[in-house]
Amino acid sequence: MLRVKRRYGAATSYLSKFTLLPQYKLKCGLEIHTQLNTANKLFSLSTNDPFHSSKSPNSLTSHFDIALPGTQPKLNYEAVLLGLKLSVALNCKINLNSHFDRKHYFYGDQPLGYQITQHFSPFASDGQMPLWQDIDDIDTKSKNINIIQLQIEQDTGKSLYKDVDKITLIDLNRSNVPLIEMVTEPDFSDLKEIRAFIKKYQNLVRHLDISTGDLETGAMRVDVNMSINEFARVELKNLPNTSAIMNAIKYEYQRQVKIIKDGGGMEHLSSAETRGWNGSSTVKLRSKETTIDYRYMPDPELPSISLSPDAIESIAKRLPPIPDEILNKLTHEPYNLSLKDAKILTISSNSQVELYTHEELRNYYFDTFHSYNNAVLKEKIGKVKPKLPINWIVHELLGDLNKLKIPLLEAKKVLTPQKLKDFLILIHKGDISSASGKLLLFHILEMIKKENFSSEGQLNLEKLISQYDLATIKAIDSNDLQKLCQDIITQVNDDRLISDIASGKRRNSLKFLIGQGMRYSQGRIKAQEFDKMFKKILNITY
Ligand SMILES: Nc1ncnc2c1ncn2[C@@H]1O[C@H](COP(=O)(O)OP(=O)(O)OP(=O)(O)O)[C@@H](O)[C@H]1O
Ligand SMILES: [Mg+2]
Ligand SMILES: [Mg+2]
Repeated sequence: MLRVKRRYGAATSYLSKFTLLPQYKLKCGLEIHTQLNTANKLFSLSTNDPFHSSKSPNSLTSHFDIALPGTQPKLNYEAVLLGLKLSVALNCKINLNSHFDRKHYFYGDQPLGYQITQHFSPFASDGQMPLWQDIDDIDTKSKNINIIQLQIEQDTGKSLYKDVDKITLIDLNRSNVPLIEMVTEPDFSDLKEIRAFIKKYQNLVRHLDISTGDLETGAMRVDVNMSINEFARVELKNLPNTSAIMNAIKYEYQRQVKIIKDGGGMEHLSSAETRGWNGSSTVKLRSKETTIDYRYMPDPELPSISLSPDAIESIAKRLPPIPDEILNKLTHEPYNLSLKDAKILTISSNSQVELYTHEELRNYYFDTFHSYNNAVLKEKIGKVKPKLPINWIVHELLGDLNKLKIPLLEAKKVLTPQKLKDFLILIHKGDISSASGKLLLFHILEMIKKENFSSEGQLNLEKLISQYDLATIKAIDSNDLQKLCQDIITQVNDDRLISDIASGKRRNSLKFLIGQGMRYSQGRIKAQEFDKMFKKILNITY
């Protein structure tokens, strides 16, 4: 165990110093397989739930999935619909007459003896995915990645190797689960572009709700094809997560550069090969000479997929705006969000978000923002503070929901955008301090969790503020404030510090005293009041 760890550590520290060398040009193309979240499998009526297998292997299988002789495939049109959504979002040309082909090979988890895929006439082709410097963090202003094609195909089953017993177990729950294989042109020349594309594609399939897009579970699988200076391409497979993908590319680049530098390019890099990743280096799986002849042939049992242009148009019309458009909207007038906050409302880093969808969160933000803006203008209470809604939603509310495990839609029944607007107006006017606001918001959510509040009408902000004595003290008695400040000075118990503050030697430490005041009054007395009072007591003239 220790040895494996050490080797891995050495490899990763070596990789972290990675740079691309200008005389060794990287060229890279991606093939990404994505499992579609249809209710049923691609060519049978079995339930499509490939992660069910941990509970009971081979329980989600029909006669066709296990390839009983005489069974025939029947296309599930839901997979076609999801494929269409993705193709339209990627700006592809959609093939009005695509069909299925058989790709023959023998493997235990492929009981038909062939995979049904689209080889000769794929579903969609010629798409694009633009990457932008500001949104996607690439080094050039923009970069367009061309998509060669999208094809619909079946997934295989899963093999479980039991070394000790020298047996292989087969689970066919995944067999015949619908996949989309998306193939890009070899347009990538930089690692940042590859990382950005994978993230963006993953987010797109989640956004369109066609797949969980998770790499860790295998719902999305990325194969990387790469070559240097026009030598043959090497295909990297079995890369389980983003760091494996990036590390495998770095390792493979350095391996190929060394071969070329040593003059071995013609000998070792003249024919394509497929390599895997063992956690610290790429390892050869097979070379082109040993590539199987797949004997592709059109599947005689499946009719072609015939689509009418109207169907495509109506899907295009119903497609939600793509994430780039949403980010653009959020970072411009009137919202003017930072890209970071806009991404929080748009992009899921993980599909396991159970408490809210990004669309729900965004709509909640939009409604609150407009409601707050209108109220400020209508009540004529100064200038709108445009960051107030986002700060409270993203930095406070989301944290509280996570802590208390309350779904946004539950919280929203009580804390409607209008109620949150009322709350923001109290903060806006200084009726409650931000510290009190935090306590109040958490308390409200706790009550929602305990089901003490179940509708908007039961939540009375004013009542809670007076019940818990949270209101900002606007007209504080000057004697009380003076006494509080004196007490703070006594408690600090550092004559030197106090005289340095008074003389101006340590001006910044005045803030420390004010901070103590804010703490004692829990933010209910404003900082300016303390500032004035300490200056008066200590005869400060600066
Ligand atoms: N010279 C090259 N350098 C790097 N990548 C390349 C080069 N030429 C082609 N590619 C990439 O290789 C990939 C080829 O994928 P494609 O699905 O067409 O074929 P395949 O890998 O032979 O088939 P399979 O689907 O069985 O793996 C594409 O992503 C393409 O961009
Ligand atoms: Mg391919
Ligand atoms: Mg390939």
